[in-house]
Amino acid sequence: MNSLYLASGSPRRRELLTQIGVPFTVVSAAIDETPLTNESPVSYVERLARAKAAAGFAALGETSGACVLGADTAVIVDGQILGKPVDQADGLAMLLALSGREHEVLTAVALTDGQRCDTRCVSSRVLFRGISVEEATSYWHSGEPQDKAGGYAIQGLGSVFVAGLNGSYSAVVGLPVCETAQLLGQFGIPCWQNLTAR
Ligand SMILES: Cc1cn([C@H]2C[C@H](O)[C@@H](COP(=O)(O)OP(=O)(O)OP(=O)(O)O)O2)c(=O)[nH]c1=O
Repeated sequence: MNSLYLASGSPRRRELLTQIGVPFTVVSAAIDETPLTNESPVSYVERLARAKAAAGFAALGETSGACVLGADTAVIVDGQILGKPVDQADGLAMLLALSGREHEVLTAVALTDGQRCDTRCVSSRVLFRGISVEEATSYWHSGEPQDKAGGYAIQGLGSVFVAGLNGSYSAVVGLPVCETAQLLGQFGIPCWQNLTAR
């Protein structure tokens, strides 16, 4: 059976992959996340997920039988791709742009064995209640928004802004577990559903 590697520095992705009972090893895959000119949001997250998987695979060198998983999450509002905020002003601008309305969260996952690379992209819609400048400022100072796409975490304090979700909760957190399990199955890597209940 192929061994699974997760090309990610994200603790959320590690937790979500652990949740579906598949053994894996973390490998580093730092890549340039700048969008290309006129790149669509779906093309962007799929390209980055593939690039992370490929970079992780390259970092393994000659390891045989390795499958490497990469993922990317972006928040989309008014056609704009929001990555991680670069500073406080950027973080506050993001939260205020998301305030009182719905936005899209796209997460792509890519899996490669060095021969082929398959991807899945999951779109979810998140509705935020109105957020005041004071709340946005105090949320920024919690330290939570800094390393999150769109400057918030649905799994953390940011949940107080979330009035609705239509889509995949795990995809918003960073790894769509349903689609990831299906992708792993296609590469011969079983998850919990292949185990017998005791
Ligand atoms: C919208 C949202 C994003 N996020 C996180 C998921 C991702 O870790 C991060 C988006 O940045 P990414 O560039 O997708 O991932 P990353 O840099 O954290 O990790 P990797 O090494 O795999 O590239 O935002 C949350 O944790 N909660 C949320 O509600």
